[in-house]
Amino acid sequence: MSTTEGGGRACEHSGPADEHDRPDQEENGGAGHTGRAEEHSARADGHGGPAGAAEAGVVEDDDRLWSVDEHAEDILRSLKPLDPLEIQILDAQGCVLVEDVTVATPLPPFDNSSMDGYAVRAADVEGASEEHPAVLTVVGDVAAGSGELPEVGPGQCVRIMTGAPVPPGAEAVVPVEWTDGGTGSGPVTTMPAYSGAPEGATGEVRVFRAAESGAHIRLLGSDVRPGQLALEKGTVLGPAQIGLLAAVGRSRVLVRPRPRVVVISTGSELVQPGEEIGPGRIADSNSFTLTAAARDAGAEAYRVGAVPDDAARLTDTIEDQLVRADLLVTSGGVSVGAYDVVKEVFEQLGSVRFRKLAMQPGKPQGFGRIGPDGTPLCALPGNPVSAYVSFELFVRPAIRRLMGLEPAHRPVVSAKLTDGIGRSPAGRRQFLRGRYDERTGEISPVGRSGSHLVAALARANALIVVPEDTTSVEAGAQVDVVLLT
Ligand SMILES: Nc1nc2c(c(=O)[nH]1)N[C@H]1C(S)=C(S)[C@@H](COP(=O)(O)OP(=O)(O)OC[C@H]3O[C@@H](n4cnc5c(N)ncnc54)[C@H](O)[C@@H]3O)O[C@H]1N2
Ligand code: MOO
Repeated sequence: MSTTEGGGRACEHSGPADEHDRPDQEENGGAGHTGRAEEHSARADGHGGPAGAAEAGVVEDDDRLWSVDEHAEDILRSLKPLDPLEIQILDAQGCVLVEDVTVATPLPPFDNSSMDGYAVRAADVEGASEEHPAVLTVVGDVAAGSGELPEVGPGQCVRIMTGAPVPPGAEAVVPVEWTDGGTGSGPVTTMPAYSGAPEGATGEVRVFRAAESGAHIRLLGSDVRPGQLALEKGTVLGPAQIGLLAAVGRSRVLVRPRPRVVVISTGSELVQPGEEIGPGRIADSNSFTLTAAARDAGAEAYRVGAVPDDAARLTDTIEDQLVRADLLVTSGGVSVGAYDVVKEVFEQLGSVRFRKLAMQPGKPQGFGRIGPDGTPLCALPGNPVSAYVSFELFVRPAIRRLMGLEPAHRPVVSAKLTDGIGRSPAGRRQFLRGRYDERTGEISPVGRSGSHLVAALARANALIVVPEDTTSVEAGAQVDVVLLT
């Protein structure tokens, strides 16, 4: 079972992510900090859906319970892949190619040696053996990158290195191990360095084995020829594909770019990691989890950090960040608390639907569009496990959809449960943390179901799915498991 999909790392545009720990401070600039302002304009309508300002003041609380699948579908349906962008090939790792790449120049670009040895005429080494070696005059040296090539005449040879052009007159290469390397004795195992023994490029060499015409020669165009298709549109670019692009001379390529995802956590109780934790305060972990998760999903993610429950500051922060966002992700403030300013702010900035899902954790969710370009926004619950599980189920697929990557969802496998699950809420799909053993196909629950249990979350590599109509599961039963790695 494959456990990975996509997951390429940040591209050169991201550099060190701008981390704005204090969003109200001066350095909390928008796109100006990313150095991507011009690129942004090229992507102005790339928000994965109808462009234009989101209609303000239509935040809706949907009263009925939504299923996990309905909510996920609703998000995916409203997003389309970002417009293509031509970017540097290394930045395109993990991205989907949107052009057919055809070969302009042949590969290899010239006939070259596949071995360190001697370029010879086949007739000169015919019948050669240890008892009756062919004795040839070495008329020069050809290193990889050599421009000037000595001619190989009858009875002559040229010492040649792997990757060096085959000189005119030569028809085959004999590896140095088939020769005396010019030493006058038996077969050698290596070639002396030119710097220490320049005489190796001249004199005589004894060849102990015959070589047929074409032996150890990589012919021009034997890999790909001009006009051939090197990479097909739709290919996901990994290391080998990026290498091929470089080999055929492409420095830039047209792909669906990584979505720029801005992560903002909300809550007046939040402090930065390392800051003193005063009474009632807690370190902001969500913005780190979600930024890392967004990068893991293939996005170019910017962590803005924590914004207090203050409508004006949240509005300022979001308006400031919108310019560099293809997708906004917030955590916190989506429940029913008296200090939850998130809904109030989104009401001013756009159209976001808040709804309750038949799931645990992750019951309260928001999704919609805000700002002048109708930037998509996922408003996740603040409980750390809820935020992460919500990300995996809803935001990761959204990022993959924006990148044109399919399938959008994590792989689900069936696994044997090692320990029973005593109680699961009726009518809600529960996602419990677990450790999946690929070798045995077993899944073991990790920690309990509390939405605040981040230590157990960090030990898990999978989510155990307990369906809506199931309230307990016995040990040994087969369960669906969402693989997180
Ligand atoms: N009366 C009700 N109360 C709650 C309900 C409900 O239906 N009725 N739902 C509960 C569920 S379920 C969840 S999930 C939470 C969601 O609450 P919010 O999205 O409004 O999140 P907060 O209240 O801001 O925070 C909840 C919890 O998580 C901690 N938190 C928040 N942000 C972070 C962060 N960045 N890093 C670390 N920890 C964070 C926060 O301190 C709270 O402990 O509502 C329930 N309540
Ligand atoms: O749904 Mo909340 O996310 O259970 O903790």
